Amino acid sequence: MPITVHTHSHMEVNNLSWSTSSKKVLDDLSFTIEKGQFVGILGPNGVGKSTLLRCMYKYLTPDSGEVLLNNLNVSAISHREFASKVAVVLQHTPVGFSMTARQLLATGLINQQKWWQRINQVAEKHEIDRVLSLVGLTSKADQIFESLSGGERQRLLIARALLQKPEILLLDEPTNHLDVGYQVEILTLIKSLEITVVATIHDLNLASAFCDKLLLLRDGRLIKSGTPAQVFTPASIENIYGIKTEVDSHPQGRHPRVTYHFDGGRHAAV
Ligand SMILES: Nc1ncnc2c1ncn2[C@@H]1O[C@H](COP(=O)(O)OP(=O)(O)OP(=O)(O)O)[C@@H](O)[C@H]1O
Repeated sequence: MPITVHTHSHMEVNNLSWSTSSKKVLDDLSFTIEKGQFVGILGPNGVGKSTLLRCMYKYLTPDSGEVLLNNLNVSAISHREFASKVAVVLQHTPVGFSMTARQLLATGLINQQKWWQRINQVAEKHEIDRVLSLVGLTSKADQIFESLSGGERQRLLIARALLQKPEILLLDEPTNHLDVGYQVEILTLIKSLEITVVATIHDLNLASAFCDKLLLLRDGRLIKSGTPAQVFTPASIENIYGIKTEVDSHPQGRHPRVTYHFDGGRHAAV
Protein backbone atom coordinates (compact mmCIF):
# COMPACT_ATOMS: atom_id res chain seq x y z
CA MET A 1 0.00 0.00 0.00
CA PRO A 2 1.33 3.47 -0.83
CA ILE A 3 1.88 6.09 1.81
CA THR A 4 -1.30 8.18 1.91
CA VAL A 5 -1.21 11.79 3.00
CA HIS A 6 -4.35 13.87 2.99
CA THR A 7 -3.34 17.23 1.76
CA HIS A 8 -4.71 20.58 2.74
CA SER A 9 -1.98 22.48 0.97
CA HIS A 10 -2.40 24.60 -2.11
CA MET A 11 -0.36 27.20 -3.94
CA GLU A 12 -0.97 30.37 -5.86
CA VAL A 13 1.29 32.28 -8.21
CA ASN A 14 0.43 35.93 -8.82
CA ASN A 15 1.99 38.12 -11.52
CA LEU A 16 5.33 36.38 -11.20
CA SER A 17 8.26 37.63 -13.28
CA TRP A 18 11.93 36.66 -13.15
CA SER A 19 14.80 37.82 -15.36
CA THR A 20 18.49 37.26 -15.82
CA SER A 21 20.62 40.34 -16.53
CA SER A 22 19.87 39.93 -20.24
CA LYS A 23 16.56 38.06 -20.56
CA LYS A 24 13.06 38.04 -19.13
CA VAL A 25 12.66 34.33 -18.40
CA LEU A 26 9.24 34.44 -16.67
CA ASP A 27 6.78 37.14 -17.63
CA ASP A 28 3.78 37.95 -15.44
CA LEU A 29 2.56 34.41 -14.67
CA SER A 30 -0.58 33.89 -12.60
CA PHE A 31 -2.31 30.61 -11.75
CA THR A 32 -3.62 28.56 -8.85
CA ILE A 33 -2.79 25.02 -7.76
CA GLU A 34 -5.79 23.66 -5.86
CA LYS A 35 -5.31 21.15 -3.05
CA GLY A 36 -5.05 17.60 -4.36
CA GLN A 37 -4.60 18.67 -7.99
CA PHE A 38 -1.97 17.09 -10.24
CA VAL A 39 -0.75 20.01 -12.36
CA GLY A 40 1.56 19.66 -15.36
CA ILE A 41 3.80 22.49 -16.59
CA LEU A 42 4.43 22.04 -20.31
CA GLY A 43 6.19 23.87 -23.08
CA PRO A 44 9.22 23.65 -25.38
CA ASN A 45 12.82 23.57 -24.13
CA GLY A 46 13.98 26.80 -22.55
CA VAL A 47 10.58 28.45 -22.01
CA GLY A 48 11.05 28.71 -18.24
CA LYS A 49 9.43 25.59 -16.76
CA SER A 50 12.29 24.72 -14.37
CA THR A 51 12.77 28.39 -13.49
CA LEU A 52 9.11 28.59 -12.53
CA LEU A 53 9.51 25.53 -10.28
CA ARG A 54 12.63 27.13 -8.75
CA CYS A 55 10.58 30.19 -7.83
CA MET A 56 7.89 27.93 -6.38
CA TYR A 57 10.30 26.10 -4.08
CA LYS A 58 12.02 29.25 -2.85
CA TYR A 59 15.31 28.63 -4.63
CA LEU A 60 14.80 31.80 -6.71
CA THR A 61 13.20 35.03 -5.57
CA PRO A 62 10.87 36.56 -8.16
CA ASP A 63 11.70 40.07 -9.42
CA SER A 64 8.03 40.88 -9.00
CA GLY A 65 4.88 39.02 -8.07
CA GLU A 66 4.49 36.37 -5.40
CA VAL A 67 4.22 32.65 -4.69
CA LEU A 68 1.77 31.74 -1.94
CA LEU A 69 1.67 28.49 0.01
CA ASN A 70 -1.63 28.19 1.86
CA ASN A 71 -2.17 31.95 1.39
CA LEU A 72 1.25 32.83 2.88
CA ASN A 73 4.05 34.31 0.79
CA VAL A 74 6.74 31.59 0.60
CA SER A 75 9.41 34.20 1.30
CA ALA A 76 7.93 34.57 4.80
CA ILE A 77 7.98 30.80 5.50
CA SER A 78 11.10 29.29 7.10
CA HIS A 79 12.92 26.62 5.13
CA ARG A 80 12.13 24.06 7.82
CA GLU A 81 8.41 24.84 7.77
CA PHE A 82 8.41 24.84 3.97
CA ALA A 83 10.18 21.45 3.87
CA SER A 84 7.61 19.98 6.25
CA LYS A 85 4.96 20.58 3.58
CA VAL A 86 6.75 20.64 0.23
CA ALA A 87 9.16 18.07 -1.25
CA VAL A 88 11.10 18.68 -4.43
CA VAL A 89 12.68 16.29 -6.94
CA LEU A 90 15.01 18.03 -9.36
CA GLN A 91 16.40 16.91 -12.71
CA HIS A 92 19.96 16.88 -11.43
CA THR A 93 20.14 16.48 -7.69
CA PRO A 94 23.67 16.78 -6.36
CA VAL A 95 24.35 14.08 -3.76
CA GLY A 96 27.21 15.36 -1.62
CA PHE A 97 29.23 12.25 -0.93
CA SER A 98 29.09 8.52 -1.51
CA MET A 99 25.93 7.24 0.11
CA THR A 100 24.06 4.01 -0.33
CA ALA A 101 20.45 4.11 -1.50
CA ARG A 102 19.30 3.35 2.05
CA GLN A 103 21.47 6.10 3.56
CA LEU A 104 20.20 8.62 1.02
CA LEU A 105 16.62 7.75 1.90
CA ALA A 106 17.35 8.28 5.60
CA THR A 107 18.18 11.90 4.79
CA GLY A 108 14.56 12.30 3.71
CA LEU A 109 13.20 11.41 7.15
CA ILE A 110 12.39 14.71 8.76
CA ASN A 111 12.61 14.86 12.52
CA GLN A 112 14.97 16.13 15.15
CA GLN A 113 17.61 13.42 14.84
CA LYS A 114 20.48 13.11 12.39
CA TRP A 115 19.92 10.60 9.60
CA TRP A 116 22.68 8.26 10.85
CA GLN A 117 20.90 8.06 14.23
CA ARG A 118 17.58 7.34 12.53
CA ILE A 119 18.64 4.77 9.98
CA ASN A 120 18.67 1.75 12.31
CA GLN A 121 15.48 2.54 14.21
CA VAL A 122 12.90 -0.14 13.51
CA ALA A 123 9.98 2.09 12.45
CA GLU A 124 12.16 4.14 10.20
CA LYS A 125 13.90 1.13 8.70
CA HIS A 126 10.42 -0.19 7.91
CA GLU A 127 9.45 3.09 6.22
CA ILE A 128 12.63 3.04 4.15
CA ASP A 129 12.05 -0.60 3.13
CA ARG A 130 8.50 0.31 2.16
CA VAL A 131 9.44 3.15 -0.20
CA LEU A 132 12.32 1.10 -1.65
CA SER A 133 9.78 -1.57 -2.50
CA LEU A 134 7.30 1.00 -3.89
CA VAL A 135 9.85 2.20 -6.44
CA GLY A 136 11.22 -1.29 -7.16
CA LEU A 137 14.64 -0.77 -5.59
CA THR A 138 14.68 -3.28 -2.74
CA SER A 139 17.60 -5.15 -4.26
CA LYS A 140 19.58 -1.90 -4.60
CA ALA A 141 19.28 -0.77 -0.96
CA ASP A 142 22.97 -1.06 -0.19
CA GLN A 143 24.32 0.09 -3.54
CA ILE A 144 26.16 3.43 -3.75
CA PHE A 145 24.01 6.19 -5.32
CA GLU A 146 26.59 7.07 -7.99
CA SER A 147 26.63 3.47 -9.22
CA LEU A 148 22.86 3.36 -9.84
CA SER A 149 21.50 3.79 -13.37
CA GLY A 150 19.82 7.08 -14.35
CA GLY A 151 16.35 5.59 -13.93
CA GLU A 152 17.25 3.98 -10.59
CA ARG A 153 18.57 7.32 -9.29
CA GLN A 154 15.40 9.06 -10.41
CA ARG A 155 13.20 6.49 -8.66
CA LEU A 156 15.30 6.74 -5.50
CA LEU A 157 15.00 10.52 -5.39
CA ILE A 158 11.24 10.23 -5.81
CA ALA A 159 11.20 7.66 -2.98
CA ARG A 160 13.14 10.09 -0.76
CA ALA A 161 10.60 12.82 -1.51
CA LEU A 162 7.74 10.42 -0.61
CA LEU A 163 9.41 9.66 2.74
CA GLN A 164 9.02 13.32 3.63
CA LYS A 165 5.25 12.70 3.44
CA PRO A 166 4.81 16.05 1.72
CA GLU A 167 1.48 17.72 1.15
CA ILE A 168 2.87 19.19 -2.06
CA LEU A 169 5.31 17.48 -4.39
CA LEU A 170 7.22 19.57 -6.95
CA LEU A 171 8.84 17.47 -9.67
CA ASP A 172 11.13 18.57 -12.49
CA GLU A 173 10.68 16.06 -15.32
CA PRO A 174 9.97 13.08 -13.05
CA THR A 175 9.83 10.62 -15.94
CA ASN A 176 13.24 11.61 -17.30
CA HIS A 177 15.40 8.44 -17.60
CA LEU A 178 12.50 6.10 -16.81
CA ASP A 179 11.47 3.31 -19.17
CA VAL A 180 7.79 3.36 -20.21
CA GLY A 181 6.90 0.79 -17.56
CA TYR A 182 8.31 2.90 -14.75
CA GLN A 183 6.95 6.14 -16.28
CA VAL A 184 3.44 4.77 -15.88
CA GLU A 185 4.14 3.04 -12.56
CA ILE A 186 5.76 6.04 -10.85
CA LEU A 187 3.12 8.51 -12.05
CA THR A 188 0.37 6.10 -10.97
CA LEU A 189 2.02 5.85 -7.55
CA ILE A 190 2.31 9.63 -7.21
CA LYS A 191 -1.28 10.12 -8.35
CA SER A 192 -2.51 7.55 -5.82
CA LEU A 193 -1.11 9.63 -2.94
CA GLU A 194 -3.84 12.21 -3.52
CA ILE A 195 -1.47 15.01 -2.59
CA THR A 196 -0.94 18.22 -4.54
CA VAL A 197 1.57 17.65 -7.34
CA VAL A 198 3.21 20.10 -9.74
CA ALA A 199 5.42 18.52 -12.39
CA THR A 200 7.22 19.77 -15.47
CA ILE A 201 6.63 17.18 -18.15
CA HIS A 202 7.47 16.81 -21.84
CA ASP A 203 5.37 13.78 -22.74
CA LEU A 204 1.97 15.10 -23.85
CA ASN A 205 0.23 11.74 -23.50
CA LEU A 206 1.49 11.14 -19.97
CA ALA A 207 0.45 14.69 -19.08
CA SER A 208 -2.96 14.03 -20.61
CA ALA A 209 -3.40 10.76 -18.71
CA PHE A 210 -2.25 11.91 -15.27
CA CYS A 211 -2.76 15.67 -14.92
CA ASP A 212 -5.93 17.35 -13.75
CA LYS A 213 -4.72 20.70 -15.03
CA LEU A 214 -2.08 21.79 -17.53
CA LEU A 215 -0.16 25.05 -17.79
CA LEU A 216 1.19 25.64 -21.29
CA LEU A 217 4.17 28.01 -21.41
CA ARG A 218 5.89 29.73 -24.30
CA ASP A 219 8.64 32.34 -24.00
CA GLY A 220 8.06 32.69 -20.28
CA ARG A 221 4.36 33.44 -20.62
CA LEU A 222 1.35 31.32 -19.72
CA ILE A 223 -0.37 30.77 -23.08
CA LYS A 224 -3.14 28.41 -22.05
CA SER A 225 -4.31 26.53 -18.95
CA GLY A 226 -7.07 24.07 -18.21
CA THR A 227 -7.85 20.37 -18.28
CA PRO A 228 -6.05 18.21 -20.86
CA ALA A 229 -9.25 18.21 -22.95
CA GLN A 230 -9.35 22.01 -22.89
CA VAL A 231 -5.66 22.51 -23.59
CA PHE A 232 -4.79 19.77 -26.07
CA THR A 233 -6.16 20.80 -29.43
CA PRO A 234 -4.18 20.43 -32.68
CA ALA A 235 -4.16 24.24 -32.97
CA SER A 236 -2.78 24.90 -29.48
CA ILE A 237 -0.14 22.15 -29.80
CA GLU A 238 0.98 23.53 -33.16
CA ASN A 239 1.00 27.05 -31.71
CA ILE A 240 3.25 25.97 -28.82
CA TYR A 241 5.45 23.26 -30.35
CA GLY A 242 5.19 23.96 -34.09
CA ILE A 243 4.19 20.40 -34.99
CA LYS A 244 1.03 18.97 -36.47
CA THR A 245 -0.93 16.41 -34.47
CA GLU A 246 -4.15 14.46 -34.38
CA VAL A 247 -6.02 14.64 -31.10
CA ASP A 248 -8.65 12.01 -30.40
CA SER A 249 -9.83 10.11 -27.37
CA HIS A 250 -7.61 7.55 -25.71
CA PRO A 251 -9.06 4.03 -26.08
CA GLN A 252 -9.54 3.92 -22.33
CA GLY A 253 -11.81 6.88 -22.96
CA ARG A 254 -10.99 9.29 -20.20
CA HIS A 255 -8.53 11.73 -21.73
CA PRO A 256 -7.23 13.08 -25.06
CA ARG A 257 -4.65 11.12 -27.04
CA VAL A 258 -2.12 13.06 -29.09
CA THR A 259 -0.56 11.51 -32.21
CA TYR A 260 2.30 13.34 -33.92
CA HIS A 261 2.64 13.87 -37.67
CA PHE A 262 6.16 12.96 -38.76
CA ASP A 263 6.66 15.59 -41.44
CA GLY A 264 9.91 17.06 -40.21
CA GLY A 265 8.70 19.12 -37.24
CA ARG A 266 9.03 22.84 -36.66
CA HIS A 267 12.52 23.23 -38.14
CA ALA A 268 11.67 21.47 -41.42
CA ALA A 269 12.19 23.39 -44.66
CA VAL A 270 8.89 24.42 -46.26
N1 LIG B 1 20.66 31.56 -13.91
C1 LIG B 1 20.48 31.71 -15.23
N2 LIG B 1 21.34 32.43 -15.97
C2 LIG B 1 21.16 32.59 -17.30
N3 LIG B 1 20.13 32.05 -17.98
C3 LIG B 1 19.25 31.33 -17.30
C4 LIG B 1 19.36 31.12 -15.90
N4 LIG B 1 18.33 30.35 -15.49
C5 LIG B 1 17.59 30.09 -16.60
N5 LIG B 1 18.15 30.68 -17.67
C6 LIG B 1 17.64 30.64 -19.05
O1 LIG B 1 16.25 30.78 -18.96
C7 LIG B 1 15.61 29.96 -19.94
C8 LIG B 1 14.63 29.03 -19.28
O2 LIG B 1 15.33 27.99 -18.62
P1 LIG B 1 14.56 26.78 -17.93
O3 LIG B 1 15.58 25.82 -17.43
O4 LIG B 1 13.60 27.32 -16.97
O5 LIG B 1 13.80 26.17 -19.19
P2 LIG B 1 12.89 24.87 -19.29
O6 LIG B 1 11.60 25.30 -19.89
O7 LIG B 1 12.85 24.16 -18.00
O8 LIG B 1 13.73 24.05 -20.36
P3 LIG B 1 13.89 22.44 -20.61
O9 LIG B 1 12.61 21.95 -21.18
O10 LIG B 1 14.98 22.41 -21.64
O11 LIG B 1 14.29 21.80 -19.32
C9 LIG B 1 16.71 29.26 -20.72
O12 LIG B 1 16.99 29.99 -21.89
C10 LIG B 1 17.87 29.30 -19.74
O13 LIG B 1 19.11 29.29 -20.44
